[in-house]
Amino acid sequence: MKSRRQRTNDDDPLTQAIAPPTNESQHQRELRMRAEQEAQRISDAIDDELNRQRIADKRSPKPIKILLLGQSESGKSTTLKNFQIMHSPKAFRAEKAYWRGVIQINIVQSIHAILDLISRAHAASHSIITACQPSSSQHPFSPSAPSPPPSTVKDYPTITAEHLKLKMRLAPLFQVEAALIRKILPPSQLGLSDTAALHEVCINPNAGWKGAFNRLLSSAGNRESCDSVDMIDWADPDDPGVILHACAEDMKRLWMDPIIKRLMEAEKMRPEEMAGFYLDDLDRVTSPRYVPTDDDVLRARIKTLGVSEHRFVVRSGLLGTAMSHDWRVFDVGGHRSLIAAWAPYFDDMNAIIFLAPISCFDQVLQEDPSVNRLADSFLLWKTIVSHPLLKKTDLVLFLNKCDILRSKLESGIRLGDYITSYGNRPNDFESASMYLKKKFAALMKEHSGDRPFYCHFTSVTDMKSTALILQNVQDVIVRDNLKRSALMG
Ligand SMILES: Nc1nc2c(ncn2[C@@H]2O[C@H](COP(=O)(O)OP(=O)(O)OP(=O)(O)O)[C@@H](O)[C@H]2O)c(=O)[nH]1
Ligand SMILES: [Mg+2]
Repeated sequence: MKSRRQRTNDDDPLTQAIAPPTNESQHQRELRMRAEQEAQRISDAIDDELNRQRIADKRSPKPIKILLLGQSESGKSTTLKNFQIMHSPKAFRAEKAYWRGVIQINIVQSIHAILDLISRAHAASHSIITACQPSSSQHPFSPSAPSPPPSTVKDYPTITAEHLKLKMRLAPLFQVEAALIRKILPPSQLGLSDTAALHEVCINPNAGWKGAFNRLLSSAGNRESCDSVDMIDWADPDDPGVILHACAEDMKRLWMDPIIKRLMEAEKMRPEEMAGFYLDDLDRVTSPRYVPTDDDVLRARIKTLGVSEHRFVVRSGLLGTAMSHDWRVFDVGGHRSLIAAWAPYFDDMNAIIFLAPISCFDQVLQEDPSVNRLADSFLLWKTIVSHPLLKKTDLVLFLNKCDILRSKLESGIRLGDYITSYGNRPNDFESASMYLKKKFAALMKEHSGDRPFYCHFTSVTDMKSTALILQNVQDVIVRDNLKRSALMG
């Protein structure tokens, strides 16, 4: 009778599966033994390498960790792009084909927003005409003639047949939009958000979107190249750039049209202040062999859904020595529904760069139109400065989108109309920005005590000025990190 142990081994399907065949010849046995030895050698080498890495990780100094925080569209991912340009420019430029796709979506979405406005204006004027038209049985001047249109109907400039023809000629762009979104989004995200994505494209950085895009790039391209632009098949008739190029003149006509400009003014729609704006560069960005510049990539808009970690080697010239540090920069999504995902990252961060877009004083949150964007930034900042897990973390505040703030104030939009405490102070950039800086500083003092207030006025789409600011921020963080290690050591 078999023992219990023997029975288990003999019946075990794994043992059976890897057991040599019963009718194995001598030659086959030798081959199998050699293959097994080779597999064992490779496995041992991998174990050795992992051990070496584990020991090296223990010996090397701890990486410096930075978390980028702020509401949606505050400029977190754009700040990350600036880090990439400074510390891994080759990798940044290698992704240009993906950004070309994002920029093409951004262009189409700007046009889409203008065409939607035309439809609304046309429908509104149509409803006025219908409301004013007498019914066939009524005399136009009879006392019971319909009343004038309600005052709630907007006084839009007249949309002409020419505008409607333009709208029809631009219809192919919607197919391009859908095709581009399918190209950019990984299949796992498409099913979930197909309709939502058509309004705003989101990306989960952990969902392998660049891989998905890569698969769709021309197979005729040179895959060995490190620059993804080399993988674009410029002769591909299905490339979305072909339709964009074909529609370029009509897009320009739409954007330059004086009636449409008046319509946008009436609706307080200012596309040039919206994320992902390229309509002033249509000739260039729709040209047949368009490759985005670094500036174009900084202006591209795609919403972040998850959390992504990016590694850099940062050299700092502190204390006259050239030091290198391993940096980890974490980019998160700022949409309200994603804020709960921030806290697990608070522990163990050296610094937080908090972005407050101060130009947004006259805007509301997309996810909750009852909340003013600037008020939301104040609230988030208060939460961060008073968070118990962040007591020892360097907090660096970027008062961002200063370029937009300046142009808004210059165009006559008054800060005091939205922030009543600003009162009748001068409506210029210097006064407004200093006032807002003081408000953020006061919140920090009130909720976090005497703690260094590192604050910068930024326009992170401006590569040059951002490089100088980030250099300064890096030095401060490295210095504080050294101080902390000295205290602990
Ligand atoms: N003009 C201007 N545009 C900016 C500035 N900072 C960011 N942007 C643009 O604003 C848009 C949103 O920036 P992102 O960096 O994607 O914002 P985010 O904070 O990562 O947003 P989420 O991923 O939704 O949390 C992009 O199109 C940027 O190019 C700025 O200082 N000036
Ligand atoms: Mg982002």
